[in-house]
Amino acid sequence: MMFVPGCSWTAARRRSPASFFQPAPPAGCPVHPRPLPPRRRPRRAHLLASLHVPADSKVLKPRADAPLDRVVCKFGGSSLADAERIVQATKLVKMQLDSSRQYPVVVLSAMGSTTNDLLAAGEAALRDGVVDSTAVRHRAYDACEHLRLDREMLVEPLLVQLDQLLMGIKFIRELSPRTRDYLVSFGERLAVRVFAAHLLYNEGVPARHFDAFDVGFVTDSNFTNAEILSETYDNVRRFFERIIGVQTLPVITGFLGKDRHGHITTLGRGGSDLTATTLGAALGVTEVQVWKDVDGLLTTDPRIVPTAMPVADVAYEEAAEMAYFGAKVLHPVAMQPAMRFNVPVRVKNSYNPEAAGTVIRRRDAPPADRPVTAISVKRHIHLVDIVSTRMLGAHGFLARVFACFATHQLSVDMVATSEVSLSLTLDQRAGHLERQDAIVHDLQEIAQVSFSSARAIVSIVSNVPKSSEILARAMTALHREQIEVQMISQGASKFNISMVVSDGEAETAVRALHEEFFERVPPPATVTPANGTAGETARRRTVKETR
Ligand SMILES: Nc1ncnc2c1ncn2[C@@H]1O[C@H](COP(=O)(O)OP(=O)(O)O)[C@@H](O)[C@H]1O
Ligand SMILES: N[C@@H](CC(=O)OP(=O)(O)O)C(=O)O
Repeated sequence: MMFVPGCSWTAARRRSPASFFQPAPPAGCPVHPRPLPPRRRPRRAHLLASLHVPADSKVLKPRADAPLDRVVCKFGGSSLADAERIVQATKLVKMQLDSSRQYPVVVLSAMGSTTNDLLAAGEAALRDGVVDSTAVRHRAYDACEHLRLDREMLVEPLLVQLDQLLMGIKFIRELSPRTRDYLVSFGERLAVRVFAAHLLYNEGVPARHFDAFDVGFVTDSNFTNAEILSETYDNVRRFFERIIGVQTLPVITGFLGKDRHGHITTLGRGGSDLTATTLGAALGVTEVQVWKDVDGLLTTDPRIVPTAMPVADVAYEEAAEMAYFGAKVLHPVAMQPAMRFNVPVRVKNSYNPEAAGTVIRRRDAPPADRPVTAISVKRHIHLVDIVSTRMLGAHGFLARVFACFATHQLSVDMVATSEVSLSLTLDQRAGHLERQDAIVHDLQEIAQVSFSSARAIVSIVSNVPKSSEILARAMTALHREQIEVQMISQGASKFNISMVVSDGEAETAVRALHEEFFERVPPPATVTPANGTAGETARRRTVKETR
């Protein structure tokens, strides 16, 4: 029996291999060496336990004529908030199966705010000596109860391990980045188990959960923000050829990997998007779908401008700039694998699947119809002004400055230079403040350094061939609101014009720019009006008014 999209799943369910119940096999291993029976079978397992297991079920060979087009479907925390959302997400996966000839590969984040709850539990254990996993436990139990799944078998073993870890943090009084990664990994690991079990037991889809590190995700040891190593691509391809084939619908943890020493790592907050695009690139899928709680990439953060509109078509570079410069909707590095292997990424709304969403893809020419794609904002930035105390033209000044920031492992976002001075921005992450004195000290021989906090970077992700027009309109809009621009930079990528403003004015700046570029109909440039006066023709009308 082959796993073919569009077929009836009843048959698949009847003959579900027993291996669906077992923990994921380690990477590179065709089957789990010694399959362990679960501690307790799920309620429906007695039905399945007596079923015939095909003799060849351990070697999953794709049928020669079976189509091997795959599509990655990634669901973020907001699409998995509770049992109802999980049901909706599994429906979307089934729809994909029924309506196309593409095999879904599901990637999941943790349910709702589980990652934050885990981090809070770790802090409570460390600071107050309190071991309390209630929030995580309740969410997992609730999901199992509503989906009629056996929580003892599915989630309890992980929750017991979680409590043991919290106990360890309490007594050892240590919560290093490595322990933090192990701690938050429980979120994604719980989610895939519940989701796959629901697909298997309630929907009859032969789904099986996998932890990303068992599928082949290897990273460096930069805990909490690890980088995926290139061998991951081959590992993943091999794993899919040997283990997944076309009989299994894989449900894989986002966000996680393991370093070469076997320690669990994470890819940075929001990193499941990167897992999805890496899988998409490794497998050469037709599309990576990223399911969120908004109708696509919007013209700006909807929490600042509730009327922000979805953008239909975005270039990889634009999406990357948006993410890097604050749009929380995508992981900043997630576009890299998609861009490299030219895999389109579609951002869709799991609460409103009919909406077309946003397609992110390679685009050679800028769209003629819009000068600006989106406005993003990155809050809580430090502005650093560095004025050379040496003679004009002293060589090696910039090199010394950047070497100093590299030594202190500070990553610079924006830079603007003149002959004798340099301004740059740093995000206000933990640790930056402590390093200020060291930087002032290290550079004192060649420069005066001053730090200003509470700044924000407002970025116009744009069609830069029209940058003069964009800048003129942006400055006029900000001037109208009496917002002072403290630094400005047009990135080398030419997809972004960024400005530093005071953090307190950031939202007003975003609203002003959004209104200028998305809510106003621009006055016609030089046309003499046939009817009425030039003033009337040029009168600004909002899009809302004209709808
Ligand atoms: N330009 C933008 N377009 C769309 N969403 C944005 C944008 N900027 C910020 N957001 C926020 O990103 C959220 C979705 O990202 P996230 O919460 O990480 O999704 P998930 O957890 O489902 O992966 C939206 O709810 C929205 O509030
Ligand atoms: N759960 C992780 C990873 C992730 O990607 O989450 P989301 O897709 O919900 O942004 C986090 O909260 O950071």
